[in-house]
Amino acid sequence: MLHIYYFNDAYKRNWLRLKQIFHFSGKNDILAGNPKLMKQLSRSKLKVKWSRAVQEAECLLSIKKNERLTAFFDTKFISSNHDMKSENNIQTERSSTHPQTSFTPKYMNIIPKLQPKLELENSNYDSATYQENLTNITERSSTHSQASFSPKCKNIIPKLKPKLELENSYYDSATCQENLTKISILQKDHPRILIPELCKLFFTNGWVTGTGGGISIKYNNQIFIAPSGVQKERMEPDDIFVQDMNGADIEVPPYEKNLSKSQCTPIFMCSYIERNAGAVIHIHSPELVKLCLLNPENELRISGLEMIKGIYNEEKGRFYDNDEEVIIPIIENSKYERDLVDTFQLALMKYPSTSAVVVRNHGMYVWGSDWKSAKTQCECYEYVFNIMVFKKINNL
Ligand SMILES: CSC[C@@H](O)[C@@H](O)C(=O)COP(=O)(O)O
Ligand SMILES: [Zn+2]
Repeated sequence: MLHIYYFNDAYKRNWLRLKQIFHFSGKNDILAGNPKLMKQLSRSKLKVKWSRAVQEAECLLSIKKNERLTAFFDTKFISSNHDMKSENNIQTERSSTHPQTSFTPKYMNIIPKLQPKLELENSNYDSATYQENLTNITERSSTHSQASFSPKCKNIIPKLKPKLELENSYYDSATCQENLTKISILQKDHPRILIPELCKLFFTNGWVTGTGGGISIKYNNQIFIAPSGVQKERMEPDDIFVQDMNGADIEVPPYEKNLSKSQCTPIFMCSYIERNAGAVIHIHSPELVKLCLLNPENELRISGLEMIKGIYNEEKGRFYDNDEEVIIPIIENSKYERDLVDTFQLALMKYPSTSAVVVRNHGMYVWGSDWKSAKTQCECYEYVFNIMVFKKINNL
């Protein structure tokens, strides 16, 4: 089925349905059935777009439906190395404080990349479908502005394609809604669902307030990373960046969301590479900052607490016993997150048992074999830090 739409404003938000052609059999047939069409497409840019769309439709007509879907998803959504957006145009809340220079060579390739421009020219949604999807996509999206939300589920659906059996047209709003429902039911452990959910939880713990902190999860050998400088408790599934282990982008958020990858990416990658982590969490725990003030040493030593049993000894490959001592390295803070990489790496070498590195007056990076392990350990660390602060201030 081919739909023909016109848009009547510069931002392409108000679509006017001109005609639906259910049996597309080539450009000439459309022109014969719509003699005024070319005249109506008066603006030359529009004509070029129309010709491109019809050309693509003719091309798609020659291949089978399933192959067509595969081809579409492979070419449209697995975006990498598209046009790069000017760094100066990226306007996250703190972008101006994150120049991307001087970096440890080993991790050079994992400096957060600027968001590639996605090709949004031939979106085939009309305003009704658009509105419907907007309402249906998630509960959270209801407060999100339309302008920054398009093109809806496009970036999520491709990843879920094998499970969701996207046999029907992806343009169809009912199908779209159905798929999104399936995402939440079948894929609740998918990083696109998990990262926003966990960040919401971490926000309530006071760990990711003021846009600080973040999380990254490895899934099917792909690295999912939260965006930078955003309200971490309000993230949406399509806000997440996906890259490979070499730092090459696999999927990025919709262009108009104007997001950039977390500045913590180099540290996340260091944990994946050096410690074979399955997930890494960065928290700005006030309790930990207090403890750093009370403890000027370059390591934290914890013993005599039951919750130690939830902390993993990476060297021994097992959890600590409650009669053992846990030693966590403290590294000094730096102006930019990426400048922590060298000292972070040294700490990993010096402390082979540790599953966390504390950054003084800043927070902590904790990793685990998967997100559950990283989260559990964060909770155990936070618990013991709280007790240690109590002990220190009461001279116990
Ligand atoms: C409150 S700003 C904190 C940031 O500079 C940084 O420390 C941080 O934790 C989050 O970085 P982000 O790029 O938002 O993922
Ligand atoms: Zn931080």
